[in-house]
Amino acid sequence: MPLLSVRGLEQRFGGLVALAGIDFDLEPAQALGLVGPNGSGKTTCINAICGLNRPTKGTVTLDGTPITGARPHQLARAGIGRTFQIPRPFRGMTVRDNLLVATSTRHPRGDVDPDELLERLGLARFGASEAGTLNATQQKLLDLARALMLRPRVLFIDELGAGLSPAELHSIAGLLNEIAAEGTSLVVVEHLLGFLEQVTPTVVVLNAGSSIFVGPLRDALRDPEVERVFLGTTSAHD
Ligand SMILES: Nc1ncnc2c1ncn2[C@@H]1O[C@H](COP(=O)(O)OP(=O)(O)OP(=O)(O)O)[C@@H](O)[C@H]1O
Repeated sequence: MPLLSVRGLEQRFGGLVALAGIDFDLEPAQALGLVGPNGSGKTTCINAICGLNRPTKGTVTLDGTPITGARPHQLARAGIGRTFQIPRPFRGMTVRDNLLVATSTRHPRGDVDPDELLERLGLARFGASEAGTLNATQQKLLDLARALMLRPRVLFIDELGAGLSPAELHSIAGLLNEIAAEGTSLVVVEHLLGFLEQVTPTVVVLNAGSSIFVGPLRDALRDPEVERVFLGTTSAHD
């Protein structure tokens, strides 16, 4: 049985079908990329699974238990974590306190040492600084640290790569590989395919709320439909 199973996930906003029935499975410690052009439904998919929006149809199961439509705090306890495209830390609180508020109640998979985590993410020297003083990259790392405080079983990462230097991307790809190797499954929403390739060989490609390809990233890049959607070119099949 897969760790996470998503079937027929649909999200409507009034007349707009933002997700038209998405299916994918995720195994323990597997990393999966979620890619697609702007507005294709990637963040909506994360929001529907992580409890920010209640999906209109479909099911999500974690280890066989239905979690569809559960609230974010229930999902966090169950082991679903996420980061945000635009992190919103508690800016007036210290970086370390931002981690502590992420775990205000003891949770079932055991506590994480905030100082070890800050060290691991290269934020240790900012522990006593106000989070609002961090630059954009550091705020993304803090957001990742906050998610990791909850020892997620599945971690959704929404566009971590944007704005990072090649060296930062390489270092974060290494960190994500370590996190997956330790047993956390990852769903990585990303526009930077070179970065994504360092994290996972497998992608789901979305277009206009539908999944148009599931498989190896290398094959996706050669797929005429994917090429048409990304580059606006006409494929031989049109
Ligand atoms: N809360 C909402 N209310 C109405 N429409 C929404 C809402 N959230 C998303 N949408 C719409 O759903 C569609 C999918 O948006 P979404 O943000 O999921 O795309 P995305 O693939 O994550 O795009 P990007 O790469 O630009 O982040 C878009 O047309 C968007 O305008």
